[in-house]
Amino acid sequence: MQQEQRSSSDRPLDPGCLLECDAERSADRLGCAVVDFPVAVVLPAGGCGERMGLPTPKQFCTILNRPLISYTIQSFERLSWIGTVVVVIAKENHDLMLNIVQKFNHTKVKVVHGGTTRHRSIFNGLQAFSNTTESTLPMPKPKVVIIHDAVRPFVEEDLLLKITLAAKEQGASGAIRPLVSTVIATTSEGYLDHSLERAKYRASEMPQGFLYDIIFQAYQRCSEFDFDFGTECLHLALQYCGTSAKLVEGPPTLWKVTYKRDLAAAEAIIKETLSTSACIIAGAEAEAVELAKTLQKNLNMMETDVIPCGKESNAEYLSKTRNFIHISTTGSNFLGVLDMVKRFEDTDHARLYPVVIVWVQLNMTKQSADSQRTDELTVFRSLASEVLQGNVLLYGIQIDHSKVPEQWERSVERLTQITVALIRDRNAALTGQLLHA
Ligand SMILES: Nc1ccn([C@@H]2O[C@H](COP(=O)(O)OP(=O)(O)OP(=O)(O)O)[C@@H](O)[C@H]2O)c(=O)n1
Ligand SMILES: O=P(O)(O)OC[C@@H](O)[C@@H](O)[C@@H](O)CO
Repeated sequence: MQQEQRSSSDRPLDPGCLLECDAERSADRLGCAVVDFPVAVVLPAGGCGERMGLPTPKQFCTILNRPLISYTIQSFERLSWIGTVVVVIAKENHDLMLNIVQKFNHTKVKVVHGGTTRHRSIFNGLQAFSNTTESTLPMPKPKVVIIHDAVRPFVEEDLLLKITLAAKEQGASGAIRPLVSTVIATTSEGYLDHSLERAKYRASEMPQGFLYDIIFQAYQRCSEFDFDFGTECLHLALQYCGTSAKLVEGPPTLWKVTYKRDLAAAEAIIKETLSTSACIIAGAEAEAVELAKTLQKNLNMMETDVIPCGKESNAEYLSKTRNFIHISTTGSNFLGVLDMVKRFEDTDHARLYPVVIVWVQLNMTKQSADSQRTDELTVFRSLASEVLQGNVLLYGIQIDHSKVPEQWERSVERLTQITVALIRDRNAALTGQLLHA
C-alpha cells in the first residue's frame, strides 16, 4: 500500500464513517467492549430547512443519489453497540422516510412523527421508548440516549463513545467546538452593546448524550416557552434536573448542514473520503502489469493495491475501496468487469455509495477498424447504462502504447489525471464514455 504522507489537518474524514473497512470494525469492537448497557439514538429530522432555501427539506436533499439523512443514520447503524435509531420526521414525509429505510436497508430505524419545533420533535422521539403514551411502538428504554441532528452527517465512533460514556457517568454530555466568530450583544436600536470574550465560550454542537430518565424528566418538566423557543437540550437537563453536562470537544466535521454551502461542503467531504483508495487490476499481459505499476506510482495521493486479474472480487479488496481500475490489452474484454459487477451485487457493495470502475484499454496494435470501434463503444455504453442501475459508475479510457518514452510518459500522465478526476467526481454523465488518454 502506498500513501503520500498527509498532515492530520488536511486528511479527509476518517474513512471508517463511510467504508466498512477492517479498521472501522476493530474500532467497533472497542465500543462493544466498553459499552455494556443499552444505547439508543433520537435523530430529530422534522424540520423544513427554511434557511436552505430549497423545495426539499435539507435532510432529504441527496448527495451521490442518497439523501443526507441516510448518511447520518449509517454513522450510527454501523456501530454494533448502538441499538434503535428513532428518526423523527414530519408526518407528510412518512412514506418518503420509509422508502429511504427500505432502499438503504436501515434496519435499526424506527420512524416517529415530529412536532412544530425541534424540542417537540425530540420529546416525541424520546416518548417512543416510554410506555406512558399511546405509542403503538413502545420500545425498551435505553440506559443512555444519544440525541443528534439528522443534518449532521459526519459523526465518528470515538466521539460517540466519549459522549456515551460521559453521559452514563455524568447524566449528560455534549459535543462542543471553538467559536469561529466573536459573540456580541446588540442594543434594541441595533448598535453594539458589548462583546463576549470569545475564549470563554464554545459552540454547542451534536451529538449529545443523556441518561434516558434525566432527559425524559427534563422534557416532562420544561415550559411551553422552552418547547417553542429553546434550542439547547443540555440547558433543559441543567435547568430541570440539576444535571451539568460534561463537555467533549469534537472534530471540525461536526457542523450542522443549514445553508446551501453546507450541502456542497458535505458532498465534497464524502467524495474526498471515497477517493482515498483504489484497487488496480492488471490483465495478464506484461504491458498491462507494467502500466498498472506505473499508474500506482502516479496515484501517490491514494492508497492503492495492484492485483492480478481474477482476484479483484476477493472480499479483502472489496472491503478496502469502492474504486477499481481494470487494465486490459484486449478489445472488448468486459468479462472481468462483469465478474466484478456481479460480486458487487452479491455483496451489496454499491448500496450505500456508488462504486467506480475505470476500464483502461491499452491498445498495443494500430487503431482497430472504425466499425469495430463503433461496435465496441455501443456494447460498452449499453453495459455502463445497465450497471448504473446498480449504483456502479463504469468509465472507459483508451491509451495507445508507445515505444517513444516521452510520448508514453505523456499518455500515462493523462491517463492518471483522467482516472483521478473520474474517481473524485463520480459523475454519472460520463459513464459509458470511452475517453482517450
Ligand atoms: N420542528 C422541527 C424542527 C427541526 N427539527 C430538526 O432539528 C435539526 C436541527 O434543526 P435545524 O437545523 O434548525 O433544521 P430546520 O428547522 O429544518 O432548519 P430551518 O431552521 O432553516 O428551517 C434538523 O435535523 C431538523 O430536521 C425537527 O426535528 N423538528
Ligand atoms: O437552532 P437550530 O434548530 O437551527 O439548530 C439546533 C442547534 O441549536 C443545536 O443542534 C445545537 O446548538 C446543540 O444544541
